[in-house]
Amino acid sequence: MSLQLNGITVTVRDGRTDLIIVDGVDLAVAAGETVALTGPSGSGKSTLLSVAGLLLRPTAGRVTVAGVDVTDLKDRARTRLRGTTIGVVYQAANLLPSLTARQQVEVVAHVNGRLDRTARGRVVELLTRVGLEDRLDARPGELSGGERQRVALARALMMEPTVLLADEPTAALDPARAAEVNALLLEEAGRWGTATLLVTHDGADAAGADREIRLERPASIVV
Ligand SMILES: Nc1ncnc2c1ncn2[C@@H]1O[C@H](COP(=O)(O)OP(=O)(O)OP(=O)(O)O)[C@@H](O)[C@H]1O
Repeated sequence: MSLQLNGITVTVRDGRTDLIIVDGVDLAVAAGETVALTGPSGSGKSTLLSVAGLLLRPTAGRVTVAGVDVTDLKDRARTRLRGTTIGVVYQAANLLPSLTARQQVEVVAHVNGRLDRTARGRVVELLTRVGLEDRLDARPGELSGGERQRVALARALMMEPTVLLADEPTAALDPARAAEVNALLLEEAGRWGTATLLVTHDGADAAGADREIRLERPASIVV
């Protein structure tokens, strides 16, 4: 399994008590597989994604990425691993306003690897795959919402991530654009053999995934 979460529990301090916001969740995503993570508002989807993305340490449970248990890695090792094996796409594209589409993706290689000829070639290949070959030198202000999300997708796939985490990546788009970007995400992730965990409220997006895992709201048990 490319991504494995075992018995993940997250509690947060609320005044003098601890609230359980994720309660013993098990989840596994294989290479090339897409799993839709659904559930009511507040059921812990984004929190679980932060755990999978190594941004949040769970209170209990283990996280395994590409067969390696990363639960107890030190912060520096987690940051390095995040840059090279985990791609993320959020609801907002979070692009840097002054950089062109090409530069947005090149930055990833620059920070996490090496921006050599091969990397530059891959940037153009990825942006072509997402249909932006004519917009390589456009800045975010010159791109539509859908186009910005495509740049974000290309950026997330730049390091050939083992795991792609997407948190409602199409929520800010109109239905036609949303369907288009979502289809592209599933197609590209499948093509690169990436294990994809997709948080979505959209039944159509969930239906396009290989499997759906639905979280129920924990009973906010006080510890
Ligand atoms: N740091 C925190 N402190 C206190 N409560 C938190 C914290 N982070 C999250 N929560 C609570 O935990 C619950 C789960 O939040 P989370 O954002 O993971 O849910 P979600 O399923 O992604 O919701 P949505 O679909 O609305 O985005 C929510 O009730 C939220 O208010």
